[in-house]
Amino acid sequence: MSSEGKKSILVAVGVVQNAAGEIFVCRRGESQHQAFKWEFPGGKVESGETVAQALARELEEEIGIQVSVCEPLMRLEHDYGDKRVTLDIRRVTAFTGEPHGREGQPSRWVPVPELHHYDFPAANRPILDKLLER
Ligand SMILES: Nc1nc2c([nH]c(=O)n2[C@H]2C[C@H](O)[C@@H](COP(=O)(O)OP(=O)(O)OP(=O)(O)O)O2)c(=O)[nH]1
Ligand SMILES: [Mg+2]
Repeated sequence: MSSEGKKSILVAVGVVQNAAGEIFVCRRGESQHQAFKWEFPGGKVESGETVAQALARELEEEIGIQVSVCEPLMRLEHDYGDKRVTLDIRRVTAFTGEPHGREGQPSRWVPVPELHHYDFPAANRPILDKLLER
């Protein structure tokens, strides 16, 4: 069934980078949309929240870090057919805490040139292109 006319879900996504330039990625669980794909941590923006607030909350919940500095990287829309998402992607350049899969999800630091070895959701293609061009 087409999701045409359906409202897009706004998602705050964090590209968390360490001093070595590696990026922290997690694997989605079996019961989640886009199951088993690798992702940048983040989640839905709740009503009354700004994207920055949602990002801070999601990164605390999912990977146990506190965001100190983030900057917009890009915003994109994608239609999965069953679901339409708007991803607001922020680069997180300063944070406290050590990222880990706080919900038991597999997670790891990956050097940027190796990101393309990971199976990300289709919506992520432009994000990878952008990261790889730097
Ligand atoms: N976090 C994240 N979500 C992504 C990425 N790429 C992508 O298409 N998505 C999609 C998958 C989901 O449909 C949606 C994110 O929702 P989510 O499932 O993470 O939301 P949430 O953390 O609030 O979790 P939940 O409680 O609903 O499981 O955005 C990505 O790189 N990171
Ligand atoms: Mg999430």
